[in-house]
Amino acid sequence: MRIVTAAEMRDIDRQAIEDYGIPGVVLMENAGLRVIEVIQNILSEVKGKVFTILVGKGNNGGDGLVIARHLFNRGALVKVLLMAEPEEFMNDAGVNLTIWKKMGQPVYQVNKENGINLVKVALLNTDIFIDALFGTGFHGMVNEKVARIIELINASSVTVIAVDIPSGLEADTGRAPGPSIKANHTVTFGLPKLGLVVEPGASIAGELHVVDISLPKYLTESKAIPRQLLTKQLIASWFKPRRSVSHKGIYGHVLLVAGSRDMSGAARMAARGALRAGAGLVTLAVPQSIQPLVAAGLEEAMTKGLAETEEGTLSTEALEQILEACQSADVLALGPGITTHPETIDLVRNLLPKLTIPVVLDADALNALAGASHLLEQLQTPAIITPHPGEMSRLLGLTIDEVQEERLYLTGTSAKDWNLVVLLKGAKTIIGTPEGEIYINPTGNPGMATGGSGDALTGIIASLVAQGFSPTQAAAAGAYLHGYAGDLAAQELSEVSTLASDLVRFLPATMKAVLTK
Ligand SMILES: NC(=O)C1=CN([C@@H]2O[C@H](COP(=O)(O)OP(=O)(O)OC[C@H]3O[C@@H](n4cnc5c(N)ncnc54)[C@H](O)[C@@H]3O)[C@@H](O)[C@H]2O)[C@H](O)CC1
Ligand SMILES: [K+]
Repeated sequence: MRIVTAAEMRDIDRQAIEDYGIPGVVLMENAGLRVIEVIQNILSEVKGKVFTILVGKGNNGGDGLVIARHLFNRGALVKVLLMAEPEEFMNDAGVNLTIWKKMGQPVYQVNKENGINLVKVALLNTDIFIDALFGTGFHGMVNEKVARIIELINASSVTVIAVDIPSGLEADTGRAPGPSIKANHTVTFGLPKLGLVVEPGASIAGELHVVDISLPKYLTESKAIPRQLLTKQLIASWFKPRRSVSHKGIYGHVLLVAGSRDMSGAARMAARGALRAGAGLVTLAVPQSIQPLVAAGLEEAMTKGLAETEEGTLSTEALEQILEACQSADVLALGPGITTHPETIDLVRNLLPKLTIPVVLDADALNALAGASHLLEQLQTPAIITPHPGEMSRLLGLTIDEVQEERLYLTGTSAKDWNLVVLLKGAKTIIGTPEGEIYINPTGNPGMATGGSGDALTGIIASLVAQGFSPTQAAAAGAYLHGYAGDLAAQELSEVSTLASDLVRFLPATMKAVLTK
């Protein structure tokens, strides 16, 4: 599903009206009716319930007036709070205000002196509050009065449904420069707006419902929109059914170079992720002294011991061994638990220019490139890097806050600059491609912020590359499946108690859920 900016949405809206001849008032009617459907799913019965609708003078307010009419027709008690003078309502919003008035229904003007008190009173007796104040036309910051109203709504315990986007939130950035309505649900029209799928906007929006308002699919599916939200359908479409006459060679061979004396678990976690994600063969190569340790309990993987330093980390002498092992592998995953021992850093830096198979770089393999990100550009093979914000900050020479502030931009430009797939972890993982596409992953939860979680992801992604996924597909599907497994694990075990090994344990159920229609 494509993700749009406010300008892209406006353009789609304009083309639907001008090029396809769908009247704007029809789109508005559809939008309002879809919100009614969502409300009915939440409440099951609308009749007799009390709704307060905060209505702005733009088209978002127009949607609110359509919603008011249909709720009223279904027997609800509806209070409409206008944030502007009735004369200010133009075009489609004006049409819907006129209809509402002709139905003999009152409006309460909260733009006046007593506005705050009107809102306070309304909140005392409301089952659902509908925010139709600002939509994609909002920019800048709300004024003081609106800010107070928003704070009142947020402080009350009423269920809030935002129309298209919570008022006060910027549609393009997901940031709220001032106060913003905190919604329980957001019903957004046609396509998700960028600000609803990245943080903090995604949390501010609550549960997101993307609804069809009859925009022609030629517009909503346009490849000119370079951003996509990962969906179950998209991920499932990348998996080919397994052939009935199969052998392990078809599903690829992952070579994992990972681990050190103090971090043997990282290597095992990555290997388990690779196995459960379906690779035909997995070879786990580790510093030789820990080979017996990692091999125990990892029956399905092959292991290989590599030359090591006195501290039990990979030494520069492991270079030839790794290159030799690469000859029978389809993909190399490098980094989990390898440490930033100076010799290990040398090994990583010397190895990268010599690689001839696709590579997934994570963790300390990325830390080894702090201040040397030019080595990424010099890679001769397709590559995926999976930094968390800290690793990304070291690669770019920025602070973590600077990275987090510009997650989308930095993921996109880095992928182009380094000519590889960048997967930036964090709440709403972002994947950028060398071709300039962006994918945003909706799955996952804070329970996944636990040691070893990233190692499992590295294994999963490498496994998908081995099975023939393109680097972009492998990174995107890896992020989605990993997050989905985390969500299943958290459902059963709680976010607090979820461990990285649980993510791997829930991968089979994830595969079943995602690959079953
Ligand atoms: N996308 C579609 O296909 C459809 C969208 N609909 C709805 O229309 C809104 C967008 O409507 P628009 O009239 O462009 O803008 P808004 O209603 O969001 O409101 C803008 C309104 O507010 C004023 N304003 C902007 N910033 C501020 C501020 N900081 N402080 C105060 N006032 C501000 C601005 O001047 C305007 O007057 C979209 O979100 C959908 O809900 C259609 O109804 C269906 C088709
Ligand atoms: K809104």
